[in-house]
Amino acid sequence: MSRSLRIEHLSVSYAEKQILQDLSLSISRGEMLALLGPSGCGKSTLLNTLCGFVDADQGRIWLDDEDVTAAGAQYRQMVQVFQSYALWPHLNVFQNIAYGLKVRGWSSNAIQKRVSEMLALVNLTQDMAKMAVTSLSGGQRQRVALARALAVEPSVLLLDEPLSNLDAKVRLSVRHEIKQLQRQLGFTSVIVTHDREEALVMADRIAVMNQGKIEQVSTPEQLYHHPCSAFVADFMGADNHLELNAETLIKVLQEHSATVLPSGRYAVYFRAGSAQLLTVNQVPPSVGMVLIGEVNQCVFQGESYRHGISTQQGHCYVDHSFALPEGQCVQLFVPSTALHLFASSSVH
Ligand SMILES: Nc1ncnc2c1ncn2[C@@H]1O[C@H](COP(=O)(O)OP(=O)(O)OP(=O)(O)O)[C@@H](O)[C@H]1O
Repeated sequence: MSRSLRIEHLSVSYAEKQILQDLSLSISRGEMLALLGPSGCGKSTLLNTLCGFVDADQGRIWLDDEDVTAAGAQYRQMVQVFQSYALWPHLNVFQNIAYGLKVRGWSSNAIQKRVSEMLALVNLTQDMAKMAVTSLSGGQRQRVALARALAVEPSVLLLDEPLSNLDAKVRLSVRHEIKQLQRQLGFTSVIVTHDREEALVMADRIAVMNQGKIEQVSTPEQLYHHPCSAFVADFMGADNHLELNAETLIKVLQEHSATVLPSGRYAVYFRAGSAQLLTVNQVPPSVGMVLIGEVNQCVFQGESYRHGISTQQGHCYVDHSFALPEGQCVQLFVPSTALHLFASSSVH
């Protein structure tokens, strides 16, 4: 049965190397939380510590109001789904899904019924039960792995990059299927991913990790529009980054948005898709940052054309609905709502 999960001041190290540092996080019952962060920041270590494969040096792990920090993996009833599926190659689909139920001593009739329900749940036909898992496609194997995990009604489902081995098209459909299942069944889950779009689509909240710590945990919308640090802005895909001193920044910001800025350097982040290209004399539609520049590159990317713009303050990319010729002078405008500004001391 799904339970809530609370992590308090968790620290984990391998030998002398500290991996997780004083990490705290709460996940409500029925919530899906994505752990997003660069390679090596400790995402898998956190999952392994939660399910009891790795010991914590310090801190507490709670399932509802029960402290399970010292409890064995079997007692916690968290189940992991791996990138590599981790199916038993010598067992068929039915036997794989039934595995955990058998271990828990279910009767063969109950197992039969449960496996049949699980096959339907993950969109596999009943005749697939007898197939060897080695004869299945990647998407089908991951569905079997998911069915095997959900069959035992885990307290928390831990998904470690479950879609990474699937091709792009299958990945898109399976991510929606998992989200739909999670809404339908209301299971608590933590999903590890490198892919920010996947995190945005699937998660109720996203925790961005950096070097063993949580940088920000918020809803997808909040994280996307209001990153709390340069690291998060960069990681959430703000394509453009300029380093400006306060004096230059005040000059390029229009007067309404130019509040008093303490001196020093600032990191300015914005997305190519939220900036606009205006003709040199055009009045900007709202308050924001205006840079004067020249088009030095234009590439077609489907929905729009991405333009490389060289400005005195640095090189930027801006998406525009039609192609502008190289050499054209333009105003690059970014509405203040789409600008993310950080004092450079917060830049990693
Ligand atoms: N069993 C282990 N023994 C020693 N060091 C380990 C072990 N497992 C992981 N590490 C180290 O711990 C750090 C965090 O690894 P972890 O796999 O948790 O990161 P991650 O964020 O999941 O990375 P990735 O996205 O590449 O899977 C890395 O420096 C890794 O080399």
